Amino acid sequence: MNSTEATGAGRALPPHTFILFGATGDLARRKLYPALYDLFQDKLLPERFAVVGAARRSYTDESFRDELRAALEEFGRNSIEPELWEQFAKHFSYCAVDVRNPEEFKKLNEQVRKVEQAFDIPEQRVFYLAMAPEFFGEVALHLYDSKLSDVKGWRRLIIEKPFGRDLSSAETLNSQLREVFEEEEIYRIDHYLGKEMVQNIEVLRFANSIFEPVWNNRSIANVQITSSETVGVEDRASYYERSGALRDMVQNHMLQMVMMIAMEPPSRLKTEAIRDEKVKVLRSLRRFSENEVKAHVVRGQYGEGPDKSGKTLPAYRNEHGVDAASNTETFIAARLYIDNFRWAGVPFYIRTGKRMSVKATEIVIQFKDMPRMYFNQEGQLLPNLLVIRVYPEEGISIQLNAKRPGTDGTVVPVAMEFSQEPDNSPEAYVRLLYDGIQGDSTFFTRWDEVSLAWKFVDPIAAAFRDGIPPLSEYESGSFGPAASNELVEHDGFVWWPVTGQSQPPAEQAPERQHLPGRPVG
Ligand SMILES: NC(=O)C1=CN([C@@H]2O[C@H](COP(=O)(O)OP(=O)(O)OC[C@H]3O[C@@H](n4cnc5c(N)ncnc54)[C@H](OP(=O)(O)O)[C@@H]3O)[C@@H](O)[C@H]2O)C=CC1
Ligand SMILES: O=C1O[C@H](COP(=O)(O)O)[C@@H](O)[C@H](O)[C@H]1O
Repeated sequence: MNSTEATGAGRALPPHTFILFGATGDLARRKLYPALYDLFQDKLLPERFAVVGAARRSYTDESFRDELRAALEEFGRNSIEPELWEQFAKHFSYCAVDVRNPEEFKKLNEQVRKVEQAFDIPEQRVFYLAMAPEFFGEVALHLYDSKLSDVKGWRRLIIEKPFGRDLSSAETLNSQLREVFEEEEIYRIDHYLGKEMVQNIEVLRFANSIFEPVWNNRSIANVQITSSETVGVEDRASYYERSGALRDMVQNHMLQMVMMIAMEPPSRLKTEAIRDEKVKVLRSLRRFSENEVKAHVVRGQYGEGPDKSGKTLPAYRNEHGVDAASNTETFIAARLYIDNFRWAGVPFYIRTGKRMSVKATEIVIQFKDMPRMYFNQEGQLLPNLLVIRVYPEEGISIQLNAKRPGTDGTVVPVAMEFSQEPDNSPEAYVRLLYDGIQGDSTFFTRWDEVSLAWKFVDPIAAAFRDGIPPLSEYESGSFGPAASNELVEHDGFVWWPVTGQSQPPAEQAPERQHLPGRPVG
């Protein structure tokens, strides 16, 4: 693959030192090193750059580079070219730091200055916190005290999710960070915003004149956003037990996709103008009382179920590290309302869960039915759908109705299909690192987005604590509890099948044909 083409970015990044806290962790190995290597291979990293890895483990520069290489071999998308590897690896060094010990930041400061001299890098520093959020505030403080954050050039702080576990903890964390960094210097990662098709929503909507006239409650019947996973909790029980699907997926990724679909056209395609419009969506998002949570939210937890080979997968409550009486939700479906002029009355259905039958992220926009006077085929006339496939097979399809060739006058659904070339999109982290290092925060989360998202989520979390709505068990390998279907069917709709793959024309997909559109009346 020619990944420069794929990254879609042409300009090399400015000289900088990338100080990576959590350099020995899973995220660094799985995502960040492969992304840095892709950028290097694409000649998007400048000559004058250095990465200083920081964590407690006692690595030498050499053994750190060995780990780096192993991570690239295991998780990288591209094969490692020996010559390129030599050039890449020499930019990496390691400093053993326990972030709870302020003294150790002095050592890190010396190391950073040393590499800045060696590579002739101006004081332009990116601090990336790939470690547990409980450390974020402390790290910021020690960066200040040690003068590491005191630079003549620019500095940026990139932080991972989760950003707090409710509004109050998020506010505390934000004020800790803001004691050292300006809002413009803080880059809060939501990796869904780095996904090609999520970024493409903006282009689809604002570069095509056919959509804007119908992008509203006069033409759209409902919006369905699904992010389903096949994996269970894996080895993250200690985090997930306190988080659940609501905090893990809804507060961030699902709401980000809602915002991208629902936002008004920004005054300019500039960072703050785009973020302003996204924030307005959250301001219009209806906040639920406990009774409304009961009516609009479904929560589930996976039970046992067969895997592909027929072996029984354990129920969530039997997973390692999970409380045997846990009430943590591993699935959520909800009916959201955006109470503004454009969207009043249009339900936005979202659902996300672990241990479901497919790994897929899809957005389906269902248009309103035509009057049935011409082609009333006893409920067989399907609605027009716009399907945005975010994962795995990135693409867009539009479902239309057309005449079946011949004389019987039958109307059949057909799909117009655009598929992104496989493997031609950069990993979300490649794009996000590129944007973050160059100081483009469009696809990062601004503080007011985070705080409004928590204001929406907190009352739902409170209702969950009161046992509202009841937690429904669903079988591993299914598509969530029956209550999720009932939520949508109550309004006369169905969840459209989600596969994450380009669909054959609907004519050849009979399971789609018997699905009703919105019933008349
Ligand atoms: N893993 C993933 O795919 C994803 C992770 N995230 C987020 O990224 C962050 C990191 O996650 P992940 O990499 O999985 O976590 P890991 O537990 O794998 O890594 C944690 C890192 O922090 C270091 N660390 C722990 N304590 C200290 C300390 N006192 N001083 C210095 N370093 C310390 C560890 O190194 P050492 O033990 O050597 O000190 C290790 O490098 C979290 O916020 C997580 O939510 C977000 C999305 C996906
Ligand atoms: O942030 C998270 O996202 C992943 C799902 O991301 P995807 O890119 O694979 O769709 C999820 O598994 C994880 O629990 C959550 O923390």
